[in-house]
Amino acid sequence: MTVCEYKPGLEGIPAAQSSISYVDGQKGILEYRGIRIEELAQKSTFLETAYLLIWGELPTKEELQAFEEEVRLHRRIKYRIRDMMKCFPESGHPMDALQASAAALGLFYSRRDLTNPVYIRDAVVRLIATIPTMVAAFQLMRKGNDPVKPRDDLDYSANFLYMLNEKEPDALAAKIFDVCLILHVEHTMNASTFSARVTASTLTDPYAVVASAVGTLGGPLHGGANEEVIQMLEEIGSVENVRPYVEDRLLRKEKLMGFGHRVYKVKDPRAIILQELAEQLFAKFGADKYYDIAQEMERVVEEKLGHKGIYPNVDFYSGLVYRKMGIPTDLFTPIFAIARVAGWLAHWKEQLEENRIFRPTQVYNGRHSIAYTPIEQR
Ligand SMILES: CC(=O)SCCNC(=O)CCNC(=O)[C@H](O)C(C)(C)COP(=O)(O)OP(=O)(O)OC[C@H]1O[C@@H](n2cnc3c(N)ncnc32)[C@H](O)[C@@H]1OP(=O)(O)O
Ligand SMILES: O=C([O-])CC(=O)C(=O)O
Repeated sequence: MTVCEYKPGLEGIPAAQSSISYVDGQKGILEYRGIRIEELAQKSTFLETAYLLIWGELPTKEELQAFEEEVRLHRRIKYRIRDMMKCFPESGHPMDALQASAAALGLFYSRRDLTNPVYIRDAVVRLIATIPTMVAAFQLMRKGNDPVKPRDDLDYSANFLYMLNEKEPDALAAKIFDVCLILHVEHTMNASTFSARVTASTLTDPYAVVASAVGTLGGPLHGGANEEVIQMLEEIGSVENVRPYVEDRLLRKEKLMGFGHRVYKVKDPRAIILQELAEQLFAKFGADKYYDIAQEMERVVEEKLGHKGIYPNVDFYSGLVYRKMGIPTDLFTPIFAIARVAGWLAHWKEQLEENRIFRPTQVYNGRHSIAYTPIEQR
C-alpha cells in the first residue's frame, strides 16, 4: 500500500467518488447533478432539487407530485418527540435541540433495512418532512407556546415559515426562503457531509447519520458561521468601524466570519445569489443598516485578503436574508440543516450503494515502551 503524505484537514484528499455535486473553486461554479445552481435557484423548488440530488434525475410531474404529497403527509411529529422537546432547556441552542430530536427519531424508526428501497425512501421522506417541524416546534416551545400544526394547504417553505411565526408568510418571503434552501442543500465533501458519510459507512440508521451531521454543521467554522456573521456585524455597528475592526482582527490573527473557503478562491456563487435575494427583500420591506456594513466589509476584506483568495462564503449574506424575515439569529444554522439534510441523505444513499467502512490511518507521534509508573510515584 502506498503511504500518503499527511495533510491536516485532509486538504485535497478525495474521500469518496460522488456524482451528486461539483465545485470549481477557481471559477466559482457549483452544480447539482450537473445543473448549475443559478438555474436551479431560478427555476426549481427545494423539494424538486432534493429529489434530483437523492435520486439522480429531475422528477417527472407525477414523481414530483407523489414526493411532495409524501412529504406533506409526514410533516407532523409524534407527541412523544414533542413532549421530549418540551423538556429541553429553553436556553439551549436550537442546533443541539435539533440534533437530539433527529437522533430520537431513530428510537421510533430504527429498523435498519438498508437494502430495501422502501425503507430508504421512507427515511428520506420522514427526515425531510419532520426536521422543519422540529425546528419550529422548539422555537415556539422555548417561548412557552404550543407548537403549531403543519398546514397541508401550504407548500414546504411557506409551511415552515407559518409554523415558525404562527401566521401565513408573505409570498415573496416564502419564495426567497425556498431559494435559500436550494442554495444550502448540497456542497460536495464538506465537513458535515463527510461526517454523514463516515457514520453511514458503519451501516447505522439514517437518523444517526443525520444527527452526526447536524452536530458537525453547528460549529462556527462550518454552518455555525452564519449566526456569528450577524453577531460580528452588530458588534461592528457602523460603516466607519468596519476598517478598524477588520484590521484589529487580522492583527490578532482572528478569523473574519463568513469569509474564506477551503475550495472557493473567489466569491462563493451562493453568496452572489444570496446577496441578490437580500436586496429583493430590502426593496420590498425596507433597508437594513447591517447590509451597508456587510458591503463595506466585503470591500475591505477583498483589499486586505483578496490576494489569498479570501472572499465571502455562503454564510456571509444568508443571515441578512433571514434577519429581514424576522427569524432569530440562533435559528440560522438549524435552517441550514433543514436544507442540507437532503444533501446528507443523497450521500447516505450513495455511500450505501458501494459501501466500505471509513477507516483511515494516522501518523503516530507518541512514545513507545514506556514503563507504567505506580500512582504514588507520580
Ligand atoms: C458552510 C461553510 O462551512 S462555509 C465556511 C464557514 N466558515 C467561516 O466563515 C469561518 C471563517 N473561515 C474560516 O475559518 C476558513 O476560511 C475555513 C474554515 C472556511 C476554511 O479553512 P481552511 O481551508 O483550513 O483555511 P485556513 O484556515 O488554513 O486559512 C488559510 C489562510 O487564509 C487565512 N484565512 C482563512 N479564512 C480566513 C478568514 N475568514 N479570516 C481571516 N483569515 C482567513 C488563514 O489565516 C490562513 O492564512 P495564512 O496562510 O497566512 O496562515
Ligand atoms: O464546502 C465546504 O467546506 C463548506 C460549505 O461551503 C458548505 O458545506 O456548504
